Amino acid sequence: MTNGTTFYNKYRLMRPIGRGSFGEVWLAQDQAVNHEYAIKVLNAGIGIDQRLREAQVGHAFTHNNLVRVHQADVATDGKVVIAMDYLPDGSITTLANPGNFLPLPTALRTVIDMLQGLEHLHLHNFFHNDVKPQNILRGPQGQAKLADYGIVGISANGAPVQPSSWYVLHAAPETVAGNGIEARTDIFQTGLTLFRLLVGLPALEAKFNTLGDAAYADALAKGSLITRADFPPFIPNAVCRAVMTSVDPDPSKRFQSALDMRRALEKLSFAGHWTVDATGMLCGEDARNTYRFEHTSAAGSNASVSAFKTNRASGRETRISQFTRRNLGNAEANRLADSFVKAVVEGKIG
Ligand SMILES: Nc1ncnc2c1ncn2[C@@H]1O[C@H](COP(=O)(O)OP(=O)(O)OP(=O)(O)O)[C@@H](O)[C@H]1O
Repeated sequence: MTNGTTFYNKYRLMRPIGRGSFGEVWLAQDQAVNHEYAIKVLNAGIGIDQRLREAQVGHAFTHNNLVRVHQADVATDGKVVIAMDYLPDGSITTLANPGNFLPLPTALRTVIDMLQGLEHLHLHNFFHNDVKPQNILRGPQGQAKLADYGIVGISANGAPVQPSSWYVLHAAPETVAGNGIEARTDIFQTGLTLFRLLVGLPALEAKFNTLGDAAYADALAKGSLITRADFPPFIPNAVCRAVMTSVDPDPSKRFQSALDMRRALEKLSFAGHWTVDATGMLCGEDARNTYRFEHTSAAGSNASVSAFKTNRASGRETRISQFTRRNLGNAEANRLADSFVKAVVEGKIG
C-alpha cells in the first residue's frame, strides 16, 4: 500500500500511522464527504470472518469511550479494510514522560474512562481481551477510548468463552489454564495496564524478558509477579491495592465488574503527584507548588537530602526544612526522600 491508494472509490490513503500484528493503520481522506478516517488494513492470513468481526464489534456500539468503526469491506486481494474514527492524538502512550510513565492523575483518569467503555462492552457480553496501553487512544476531548476489537470474545450469556488468541504479557491465569475469557479477565488486563501506566510502559516486558515465558505465566498465576516493591514510593498504597486487587489470580477476588473497579478508582484523590521532566529529573507538582529534592548517597553518615518547593505564582524557590537533613546513613536518607515524595502526594507539606 502506498500514499494515494484508494479503497471503495473514496478512501484515499494519506500516510501510515501505525502497525500492529495483523496489519497497518493509515490516515485516509474520504473524498466524498471530505472527512478524515483511520483505515485499518488487515492482511490475509486469518479468516475473513474473524477479521470482519473486529469491524462488526466496532460498528455495533456507539460510546464516548469506544473507538467507532464506520465501514468495512473485503478488498479484491482478500485484505479486510476497516474505516474508523481517526484520533489524531494517537494512543495514551504518547503521554508518557521521559521516565516512561504517566503522572498519577492522568493514569487514573485514563483507566476510569476506559472502564466506562468496558462497562458498555460487558453489558452486551462482549469481552475485549486486548486491554493494553497501545489500545487506548486519546479522544477529541482528551477522553480515553478503547480500540482494537481484533480478539474480542462474544458470549451468549456472560459465561466464559474461548478467545481466538491473547496478548501474552497480559494473559490472565484462567486464560492460560484453558478456561477462556470473561468480564473479569478484562479487569485483570486493566490492572496490568494501570500498573504499566503508573510504573513504566516497558515494566512488564522487562519482567517477561528476565523470567521467560513459563516463569512469567507462573508468577502471574501465583500472584507474585507484582508486589508493593515494584511501585515507586510516590504511588499511594490505595492505588497499589487497586492494581493488586485487579490482578489477583483468583477472578472471585478481583473487582467483580468494570463498574466496581471504576467506582473504586473514582474514590481515589490526591493533592499532588510526581513526574519526570525533560532533563530526567523527578519533579513533584500540586496546585500551588512544584517540588524537587537532592539526594546524595555516601558511605558512613555522610548522606544527605535537601527538599525544595517553588511557588507557581511567584516562581520563588524555598528549602523545606522538615525534609532537609545532612549527616545521615544511606538507609535513613532513603527513608527521608521517600517520606518527602509521599508527603507531596498526600498534601502534607506545610
Ligand atoms: N483510529 C485510530 N486513530 C489513530 N490512530 C490509530 C487508530 N487506530 C490505531 N491507531 C494507531 O495505530 C497503531 C496500530 O494499531 P493496531 O490496532 O493495528 O495495532 P496495535 O494495537 O498497536 O497492535 P496489535 O494489533 O498487535 O494488538 C496503534 O498503536 C495506534 O497508535
